[in-house]
Amino acid sequence: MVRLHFDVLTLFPEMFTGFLSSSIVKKAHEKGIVSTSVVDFREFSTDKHRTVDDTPYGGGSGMVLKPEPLFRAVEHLLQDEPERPPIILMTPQGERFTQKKAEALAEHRRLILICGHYEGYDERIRQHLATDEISIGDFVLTGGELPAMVVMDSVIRLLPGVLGNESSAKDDSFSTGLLEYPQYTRPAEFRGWKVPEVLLSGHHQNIERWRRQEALRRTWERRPDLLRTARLTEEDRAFLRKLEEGSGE
Ligand SMILES: C[S@@+](CC[C@H](N)C(=O)[O-])C[C@H]1O[C@@H](n2cnc3c(N)ncnc32)[C@H](O)[C@@H]1O
Repeated sequence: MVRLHFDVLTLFPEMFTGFLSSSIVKKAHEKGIVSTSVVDFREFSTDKHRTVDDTPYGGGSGMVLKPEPLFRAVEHLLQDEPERPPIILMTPQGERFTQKKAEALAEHRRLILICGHYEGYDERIRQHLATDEISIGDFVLTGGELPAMVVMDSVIRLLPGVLGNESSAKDDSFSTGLLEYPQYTRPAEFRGWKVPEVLLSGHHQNIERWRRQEALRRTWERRPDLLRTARLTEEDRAFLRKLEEGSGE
């Protein structure tokens, strides 16, 4: 049985073709873990010109997405669904998307993603149709398609069976509350730059300690804000104190 189904409501379904037919996302669909319906909500407009937007009441520039097509599209999708899944509006005004939110969304069986375009949405869509609003960052894009793909990609890779190695999502940046430790691969020396000795030692305990400390160091240097909420051991705290004192080299 499919573990998670996405319904993506968009006016530009072709934007999803490359995304859904490449790499890990494609494999997740092939394995039957994920399924996706990309729905052109223009199909649900109520007039013969298939209008989906209109000028804003009160004047001003740009076009606003009308409520009817989106309400009708969602109601059509949910006609046989006993429980209402999250109906997520992609908008720069939404809650900032994080790994934590991706983990929460990955618990659901179905997600509906609404991609806006033009100047924005009629406010009644926000108030009476959407259950969640997500922003992928403090910048404005032309449409919600890329944000929807960002959300889908980050959620899909968390589903059991999607990544070959179950542990590879576990160590990712943010999953542990810290940024990930530095990674190296062959060759052991490249243009005179050597891979840290400990990684070649085969000593698993030392490697684990080194990785933990480098993750702490990297987070301390780049995103100290994350340390406030990360799960830290006494040993971690002692290492961070050393960094503060300038002796964590
Ligand atoms: C040009 S934007 C509209 C911005 C709108 N006038 C505002 O200030 O909130 C068009 C659409 O792109 C999407 N979008 C743009 N930036 C986004 C972001 N940072 N996160 C999520 N969606 C975004 C939304 O679906 C939005 O409705």
